[in-house]
Formats: sequence, C-alpha cells, structure tokens
Amino acid sequence: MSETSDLAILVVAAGRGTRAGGGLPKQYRPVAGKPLLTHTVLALLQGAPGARLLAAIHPDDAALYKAALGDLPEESHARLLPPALGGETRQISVKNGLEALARHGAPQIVLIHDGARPFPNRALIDRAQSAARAHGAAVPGLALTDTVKQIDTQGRIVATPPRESLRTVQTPQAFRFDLILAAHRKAAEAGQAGLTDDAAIAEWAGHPVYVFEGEQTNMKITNAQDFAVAEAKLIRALEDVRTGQGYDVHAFGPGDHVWLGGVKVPHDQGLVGHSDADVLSHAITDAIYGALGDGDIGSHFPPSDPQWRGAASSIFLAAAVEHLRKCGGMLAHVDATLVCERPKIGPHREAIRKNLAEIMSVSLDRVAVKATTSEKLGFTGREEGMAALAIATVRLPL
Ligand SMILES: Nc1ccn([C@@H]2O[C@H](COP(=O)(O)OP(=O)(O)OP(=O)(O)O)[C@@H](O)[C@H]2O)c(=O)n1
Ligand SMILES: C[C@](O)(CO)[C@H](O)COP(=O)(O)O
Repeated sequence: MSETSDLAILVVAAGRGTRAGGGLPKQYRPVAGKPLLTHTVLALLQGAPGARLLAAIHPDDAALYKAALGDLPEESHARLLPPALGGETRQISVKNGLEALARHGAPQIVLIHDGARPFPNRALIDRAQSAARAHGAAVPGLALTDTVKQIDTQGRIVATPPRESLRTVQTPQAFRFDLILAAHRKAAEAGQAGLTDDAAIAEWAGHPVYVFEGEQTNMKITNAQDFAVAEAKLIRALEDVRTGQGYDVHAFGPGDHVWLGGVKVPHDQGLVGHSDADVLSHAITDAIYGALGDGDIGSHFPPSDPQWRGAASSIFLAAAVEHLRKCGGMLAHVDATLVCERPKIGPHREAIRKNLAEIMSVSLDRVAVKATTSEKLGFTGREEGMAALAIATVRLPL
C-alpha cells in the first residue's frame, strides 16, 4: 500500500472499561510497561504510514492521554491531531471524532478503531483500506469455529443457528469518510442509539457493508483476564533480555535521616552526597544504565552539574526507566541489597519497595529489596557508611 495521506484513523478511547475493572480506565492501564493506548496508537501509525490519527477521549482523561502519547517519536507527533471529546456511548464518541476530523480537513477514507485493540497489524490495515476503497464500507470479520447457540433468559438453548454465514467482527472498520459521517449524523438526528459498531450505523443508513478477513490476533481487551494474554503477547515480542548491575556507597555524616528508595528513614546520622545520597536509588539507576550498555548515573547526571545539588534521586531513577522505555524496552525486575548495620531496614522495606515500584512504574512483584549487615566488618560494619547493590533485568526489542 502506498503512502496514505488521504487516510485518517479515528481511535475511540473514551470508554470507562467497567468490565475490565482495575481502577484506571483500561486503555490507560500499563501492559508490558506502556499504557494500552500507546501500543494501539503505535501499531496504527506504523501500519498506516502517512495517515493522520485522531483519538476521542473522555473529558476526565486529558492528563492520562497526554502521558500515554506525550513521548512518542517526533515523527508521530506531526501525525497526531488534537483529541476530540467522546460521549456517553461508543456511537457518540465515534460521531464526535468524525466531526472533529471533518473540521481538520475531511479525508477520503477513515479507519475507525477501538483504543482497546492493541494488535492491528499492517496487513489488516492494508486490507481495511483496500476494502473501503472498493466497497465504501467494510469491516474485518472472523468465521466462527465453535458451534453457536441462542439461549433464553434462563440460559436454556432455544436454537442452534447455522454458523457458516455468521462472522464476529472487529475493528478497524473502514469507510468512505463522507458515507460514514452522513450515516452517523442521520442516526443521531433520528435518535437511533445503542448500535455497538459502525457497520451497524452504515447498515441502518441503508449502505451495503462488506466483511473482509480479520485477524485472530486482533483481540479486544474487554475483561480483566485479557490483560494477561495481551501482556504475554507483547512480552514475547521483547526477546532481548539483559541484566545490569549497580553498586554504590555513601559515607555517613551529620543528620537525622537517610533517603532510601525515595523514602525518608529516620536515623541518628545522614548520608553525605552531592544529591540526596539515596544509595539504593543510585545503585538501581546504575543497574538500569548498565543493562542498556549506556554509561552510568554519573555520565547522565554529572556531579559537577549544580542543578543536581541536593536533588531527589527519584529523578535519576525515573529518568533511567524512561530512557529504557524510549528504547522500546521494559523493566522486568529489580533486585537490590542494602548493606548496613543500622538503620534497620526491615520496618521500612515494604514502604521502600512500594515507592520504588511507583517511581519505576512497575508492579510491586517486580521489585525486591533486601538488607544485610556485614557482621561489623569493613566500613559498613564500622558504621562509616552504607552500600547498596542492585541487579536490573530488562527486555528490549530484538
Ligand atoms: N462511551 C464510549 C464507550 C466506549 N468507547 C471506546 O470504544 C472501544 C470499545 O468499547 P469497549 O471495549 O466496550 O470499552 P468500554 O466501554 O471502555 O468498556 P466497558 O463496556 O466494559 O465499560 C473502547 O476503546 C472504548 O474506549 C468510547 O470511545 N466511548
Ligand atoms: C466495535 C466492536 O469492537 C466490534 O466488535 C464492538 O462492537 C465493541 O463492542 P463493545 O461492547 O463496545 O466492547
């Protein structure tokens, strides 16, 4: 397929994800280290070079949307139109998105895609475009492989419809832009609500809609268990597993607390350093840069630079993780050990783990924090300072 500048993609992402649960709307929940919506948008931009993309989002989600798409490569930003506000139903969100696209200069063809479907591939997108150009309205569909039953409200089977002519349909649903915009406007004016896909709107408006071949892999994340399947699929694509190690030491000096993993731990001394001397965060930051083969904390944040004087080390750690993500990678695990006689780490361990997980935007089970004394031997044994060791395991695209 050639460059597709007469093509626009509308991503509907204004739902609340009630069936998926989990607090955050499902399109913003992290999957393999990135929000679900980021995966969807990247796949669409890669699959349709040159196409513009507009998302319909919920009014409450502006900050989540910005965070999800703020760090895309420069080239992608030029193709992203400002988001439109969605509505109460998917149907309204699509209509609002189409109206916004019309204001930005109507394309010939529009592909309407669920933000909750992160795996549209290039072949599917090509088939969608071709079918829309040939027929005006077309959707991807799959033949059923299970026998289908119709049931009553008690769950009793009332019919076994022949499955040969049935299809389950997916997105991207592909249309001539003027056709689908007019159909949506007509449905809205007629008060025709409750249609769950855009094929149904076009059908209702009297247009023939065709089905082209969908993809088994093009799943929609609907329920909580779908996240595990999507995560496994995305992680399989990240096959280059690397480990990095980090080690750091800071001397004790006057003070009444130490910072460990971004948590303020009361102590009868402080740690001395150019920044906040958070020895644990420094070791983990070094481990991540080590796994990337990309220098260390000192080369990214030179101690000679006055802006890092007294800085919170969570800044360095978050930046290392962000750097990893920009390389297309994800943090699989961090295992760290603190070496000190005092302060006792046990009472603070869970708070430290939780805070590190938050700084690194990973789940708690991906962070281990351990502690040991050095049996009163050496500089840690004499309580002259603290040491921290860390190992980071990262996954990168091949
Ligand atoms: N008012 C709505 C409802 C849904 N969608 C979008 O339409 C797609 C498919 O909808 P669905 O999977 O049903 O998402 P939700 O409505 O968020 O899920 P639920 O029904 O479980 O709340 C999703 O990308 C969703 O964000 C939308 O833009 N506006
Ligand atoms: C548009 C769709 O994904 C096609 O299968 C589907 O109809 C969306 O349905 P939902 O109930 O809004 O998830």
